[in-house]
Amino acid sequence: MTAQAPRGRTGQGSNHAGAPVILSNLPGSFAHGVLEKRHPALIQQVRSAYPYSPQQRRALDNLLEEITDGSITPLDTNAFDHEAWAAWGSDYFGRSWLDVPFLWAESFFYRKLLAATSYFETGPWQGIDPFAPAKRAELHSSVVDEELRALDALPSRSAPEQAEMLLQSSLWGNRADLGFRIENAAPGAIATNLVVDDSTSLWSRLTEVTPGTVAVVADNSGRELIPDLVLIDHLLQRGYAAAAVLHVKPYPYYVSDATMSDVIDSLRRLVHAPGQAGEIGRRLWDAMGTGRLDVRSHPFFCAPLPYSAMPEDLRDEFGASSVTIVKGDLNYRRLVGDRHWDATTPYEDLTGYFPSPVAALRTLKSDVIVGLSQQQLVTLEASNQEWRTSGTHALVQAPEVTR
Ligand SMILES: O=P(O)(O)OC[C@@]1(O)O[C@H](CO)[C@@H](O)[C@@H]1O
Repeated sequence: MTAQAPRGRTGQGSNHAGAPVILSNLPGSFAHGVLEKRHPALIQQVRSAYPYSPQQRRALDNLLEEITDGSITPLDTNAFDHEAWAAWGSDYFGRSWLDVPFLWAESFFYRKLLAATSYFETGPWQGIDPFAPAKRAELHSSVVDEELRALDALPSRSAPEQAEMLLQSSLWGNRADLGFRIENAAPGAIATNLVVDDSTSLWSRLTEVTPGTVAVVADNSGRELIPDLVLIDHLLQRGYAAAAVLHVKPYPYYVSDATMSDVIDSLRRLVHAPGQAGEIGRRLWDAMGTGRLDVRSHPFFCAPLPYSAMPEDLRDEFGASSVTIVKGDLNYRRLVGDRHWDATTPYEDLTGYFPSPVAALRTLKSDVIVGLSQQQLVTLEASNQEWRTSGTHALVQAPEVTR
């Protein structure tokens, strides 16, 4: 297996010029906190998740030392993607983790964590997801039992109500992010704060043309992926989509990001559930068997680059879909560019390069935000809440449909 760096070493297309790239070297900033607190805590969590060998433990300790006191070192030259990372990181090796783009530093951290746990090495640990114990515990929790049972109420609702409920649950499912919960152990009250709600535009898109292929770029597994799958079932069942493609990560990433094996685990969870959940699970299982639901995982989904730098083959795939729904915070950062944008920059201005109409469903968990009105921004800034990063606020952004 080899990996090549997509064009553009730092991947910043022309649409992404103009605002400063987010770095992590500002004490007190969200990005600084992720590198200073979240990453070391994650290493400890992974270290205690498995009976790793002395060599793996040493590698994890070395990584901890590197991210706290050292400078960035490249991957081993025998790593399958060494060349791609050598190109993406050529300006960054030897520097402090805090001084390079936040998106790059986070992505490389997760890649190095996999290297330390021998994830790609031929041998007994190959393919063992370091985050699987946490993902499994969540998937088999009683909270998920309750969420699955709640689906039994669906048939008593009208079709438009069902559509709206399922969209909302896919959106708020994004709060269930295991990396985020490392620092926010007790997520506060369920929030209802939608800072932008373009769901009408999204539904218009989905109904305006003959049903095509809807692409969903997944984010977290478990409590986010299940509502995503339920939404996909609804789109297929109700004729909003003739087919669906679910894009997942090719390997474990950002703690709970969904991989193919997480899709299978979630589907099995649905299939074995009673009531509506079981029916939905069996329909999705069949849809995979007939190709109406296709799951794909392009290497670009783990690249430290914005979507404006996507390679040609992925561009063609998205270009073939009637609508692409992009889930979560990290995907949002990559969609609009991980920069200190003026929050009133129009969403369409930054996403016009995308090869299909693209909708973002995201709870706000990092500094990036665009598409707000000036008035809204003033109100939010005056609210004294950490509205950009605490996951209490959310958005549905989609390009306006002009007839
Ligand atoms: O993409 P997701 O799962 O919604 O969120 C990912 C996240 O927890 O990780 C990043 C910081 O590590 C932030 O962008 C965000 O808070």
